[in-house]
Amino acid sequence: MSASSLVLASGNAGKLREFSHLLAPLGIEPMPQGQLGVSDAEETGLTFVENALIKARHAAEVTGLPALADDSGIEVDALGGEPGIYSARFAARRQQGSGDGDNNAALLAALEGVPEQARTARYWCVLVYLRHAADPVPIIVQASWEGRVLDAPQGEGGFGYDPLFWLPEHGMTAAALDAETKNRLSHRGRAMQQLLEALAAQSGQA
Ligand SMILES: O=P(O)(O)OP(=O)(O)OP(=O)(O)OC[C@H]1O[C@@H](n2cnc3c(O)ncnc32)[C@H](O)[C@@H]1O
Ligand SMILES: [Mg+2]
Repeated sequence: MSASSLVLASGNAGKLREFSHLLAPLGIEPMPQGQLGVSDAEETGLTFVENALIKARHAAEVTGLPALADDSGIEVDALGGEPGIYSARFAARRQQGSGDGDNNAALLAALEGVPEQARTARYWCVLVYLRHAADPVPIIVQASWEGRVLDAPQGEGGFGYDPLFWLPEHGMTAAALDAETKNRLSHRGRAMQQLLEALAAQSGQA
């Protein structure tokens, strides 16, 4: 991954903030796709992997640059794994609005009456790195982060479902963690660690 030329295939401001912190120590300043005129790709896949590949390939195609994409979401056991790959579209698919606030409200409504012990959930993050749009050997890594869905939002940090994502061993939500701690523990932070190791191993082979 070179310091100057990497397009980040995401339009999510929360993800972009986390990626810029995760990559800063390496001297990499990824360019958000929006700044390069790349529109959001249509996420037609049925898995995080497929959607991350679609997003990375689209950004690489439009810009001609290496691309990094993240497809992520929350899997809630009491909902049979939903919203999963549809996490960003959870409220919209139920005609309950759009955006983080509406998604959180829709998740709370879907879990109404479900007791604390049964509200187990995990975040998933799949990262795809493509050297170019036709790269036949994408680097694909994934990580998860276990928690529980709280019954009311708590905390001001993070983004998305973080105000509802309770971490029993920390006694707070992901939105109450400081940014550095979230990056160290999170699905995204640990997937990024794996990606960097894979890239280092690859450059050792070259
Ligand atoms: O596709 P891009 O442009 O990257 O942006 P997006 O927000 O649509 O991203 P996804 O399609 O990957 O959907 C991810 C969903 O899961 C949520 N999510 C993912 N990681 C999260 C995290 O670390 N904290 C809170 N919510 C998260 C996020 O809010 C979205 O609703
Ligand atoms: Mg998306």
